[in-house]
Amino acid sequence: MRDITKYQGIIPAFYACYAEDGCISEKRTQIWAQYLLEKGVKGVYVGGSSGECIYQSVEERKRLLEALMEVAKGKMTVIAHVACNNTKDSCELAAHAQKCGVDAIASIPPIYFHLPEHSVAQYWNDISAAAPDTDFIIYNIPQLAGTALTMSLFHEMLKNPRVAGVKNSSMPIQDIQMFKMDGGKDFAVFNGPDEQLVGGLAIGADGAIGGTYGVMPELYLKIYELCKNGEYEKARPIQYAADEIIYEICSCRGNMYAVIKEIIRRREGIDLGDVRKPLASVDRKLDEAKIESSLQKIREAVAKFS
Ligand SMILES: CC(=O)N[C@@H]([C@@H](O)[C@H](O)[C@H](O)CO)[C@@H](O)CC(=O)C(=O)O
Repeated sequence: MRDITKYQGIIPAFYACYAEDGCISEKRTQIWAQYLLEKGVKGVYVGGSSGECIYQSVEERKRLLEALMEVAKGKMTVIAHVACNNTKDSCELAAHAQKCGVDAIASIPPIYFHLPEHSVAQYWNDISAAAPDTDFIIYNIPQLAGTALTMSLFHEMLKNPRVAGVKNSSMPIQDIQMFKMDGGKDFAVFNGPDEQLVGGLAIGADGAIGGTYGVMPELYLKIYELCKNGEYEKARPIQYAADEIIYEICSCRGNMYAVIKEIIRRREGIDLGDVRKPLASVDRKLDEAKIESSLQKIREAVAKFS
């Protein structure tokens, strides 16, 4: 039996940390990892959507993971997303992640070409084979990847004993139940949409990985604690508060991650740099009121609920 306790909890999707010149910043990566560690999160999900992985080179992603591991190794669960949209580079990152000592690697399906399921399975199994002593987590995010984790593809992947879980970012909460039912007792399913954390946990998610956890970790940690105690009624208003903030952040002209980084800068005095183009930076005029309003809402919600 696999021990999945390391996956049970709140796992922020780690933001890409850049220096002023837009290059990867190891120093800021470590400051951010230390901050999350001190907040008490279960782990971090590195190099995913929030990590802006598709805008980074293989070398940059390696450097970022190495810097993070200096802080996180042995102290929190590290899941490294290694997909690169071609098998060779993904395998290189998978092998590197295993060498760094991560708890698991994860991968989206190949994007752009809509490949048949046998090709997607081959891609994932090749990546997994490059990290033979490491758990493999399937990242199901059909609205961005363009390919969904169907049950037939899921069953094919379950033949690989290293497949330990699904990070489920599809919108139907029912998908979590389907993967839980067929994945078995020692199989971890992570809730993906932050707006549905309470629902995802209620239907059986073991843990949760989210792009907005970093900007208001206290709220999600509280939701997780309450839900695990069966106190869903108490968790619901916190979810509503978080959702209102997410909607506001997402309605800015700047990209969600740019806005989040700006809020973190103001709330915690931690500078994670900007986002990479083509993601839009914060619009200093148009976004200002919403940024201040979201910041205020976060402060109030944290004071009220945590
Ligand atoms: C479609 C999407 O980006 N989903 C996000 C959510 O956390 C999302 O940002 C959040 O629910 C706000 O909409 C995550 O599932 C992505 C994620 O965790 C990651 O890899 O960074």
